[in-house]
Amino acid sequence: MVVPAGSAATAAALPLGPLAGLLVERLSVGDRVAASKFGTGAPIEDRVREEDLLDDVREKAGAYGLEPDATVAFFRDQIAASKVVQRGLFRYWTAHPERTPGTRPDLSAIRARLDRLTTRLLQELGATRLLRSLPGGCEAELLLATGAVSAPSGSRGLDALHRRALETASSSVCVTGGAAALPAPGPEALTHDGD
Ligand SMILES: C=C(O[C@@H]1C=C(C(=O)O)C=C[C@H]1O)C(=O)O
Repeated sequence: MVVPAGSAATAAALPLGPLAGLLVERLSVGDRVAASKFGTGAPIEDRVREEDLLDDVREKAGAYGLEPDATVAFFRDQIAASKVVQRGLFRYWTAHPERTPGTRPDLSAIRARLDRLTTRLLQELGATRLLRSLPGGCEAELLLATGAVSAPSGSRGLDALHRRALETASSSVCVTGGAAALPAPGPEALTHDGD
């Protein structure tokens, strides 16, 4: 299948376009996180911050019509994707010190921005939950949306590092089989031996 190259404008018109746009926005905040930590000795990974974020989304999921475990899995991917970006940039800046950003952004301001993005992501996950549980349909829409937001012609053309991170960030957007998004079957759905 050939997925046509798109653009940020095309992405906005696709059902999963706004969600894909938020994934890319969060990845670009990862660049700022990396710039705030690089050369300071601060570790890329902060497990306490991660667990706080995951506890928070687990608690809030229901209010957005979302299944808690699937929501935690989605945000785990966002965290993993941010670390892909940060590790890639650390390697790049170590090899090319002249490319190191000239200013060091403030990590607490960046984290406040990430917290606002969490709310927008929860809203968008809630708004797309039925589509995301459509077997086959979700994967096709996701390909179109991620293709559109990564297209080099778009305003958000992504480099190889960010495209790889976007794959990580997208891996549990589709809730395959619908099991995690739909109510569990009632007893009448169970088959009994000997019936
Ligand atoms: C973004 C940061 O770096 C890592 C990634 C996180 C995230 O994506 O939310 C959280 C904690 C860190 O493990 C951070 O330290 O805030």
